[in-house]
Amino acid sequence: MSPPLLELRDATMRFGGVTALGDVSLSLAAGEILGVIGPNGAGKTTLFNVITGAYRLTSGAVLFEGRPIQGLPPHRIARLGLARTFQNIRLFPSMTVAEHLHVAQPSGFAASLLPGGGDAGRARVAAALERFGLGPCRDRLATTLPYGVQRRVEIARAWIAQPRLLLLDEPVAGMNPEEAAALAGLIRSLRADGMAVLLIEHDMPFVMGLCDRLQVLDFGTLIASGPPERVRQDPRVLDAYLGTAA
Ligand SMILES: Nc1ncnc2c1ncn2[C@@H]1O[C@H](COP(=O)(O)OP(=O)(O)OP(=O)(O)O)[C@@H](O)[C@H]1O
Repeated sequence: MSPPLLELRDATMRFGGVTALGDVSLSLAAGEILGVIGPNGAGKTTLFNVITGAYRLTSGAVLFEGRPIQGLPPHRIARLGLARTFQNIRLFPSMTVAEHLHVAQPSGFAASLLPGGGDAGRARVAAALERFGLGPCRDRLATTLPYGVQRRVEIARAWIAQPRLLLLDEPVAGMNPEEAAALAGLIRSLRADGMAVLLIEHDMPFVMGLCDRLQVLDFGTLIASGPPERVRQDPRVLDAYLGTAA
């Protein structure tokens, strides 16, 4: 049997006296949408940072397709087939939407922007613009666009690297309900292509409607996991949220 696409085994991340993640174990299969939820400070972003190599685990293991990746630098992990977006949008003020997509391709800037080269790259940029509804703003400076569109640019930029696992940190933050519904449809289409998605999100209707499974973190510990309908009724989850919702 093939190993899970992503697996964490007893992953622990400490910052001085703070245990941001304590013995977290989880796995994700190819083509699955897994949501990570939890109150502020629960360890969600830390989880992304240990998976992508921004942080080095204090103990435990992260495996991608069965291969340990903890300790590898972020660019090597990315090359294995992981791409992410960030909670705070990170776009370049001097670059257009299309330029963000050109430079994010595995083959790099030169392949698709230089005259006479990179037809395949240019086709992929065109496909990304079409798929993510960015065609009309392809030549606009990305940071001048509405917030919800900037989020889509970020996701398209991650997608164009053709990852097998896409990590999305609060993808619908700042989006209105229509934009969020459209993004949910897009993410489902990525799953249909076989791409796995791991997402952090505070928007409960979005998460509940989209994810195949949820993992709930509270104070760095997994307190529940399973299908959304089951997790939403779990007394520990209700406690964690009601305790911080005031
Ligand atoms: N680089 C760091 N140095 C020290 N402490 C950190 C660092 N990164 C995270 N922490 C701590 O780890 C804990 C988990 O933080 P994290 O940002 O992962 O939570 P989160 O669930 O993503 O929160 P939010 O929903 O507010 O984004 C917090 O107590 C935070 O202060």
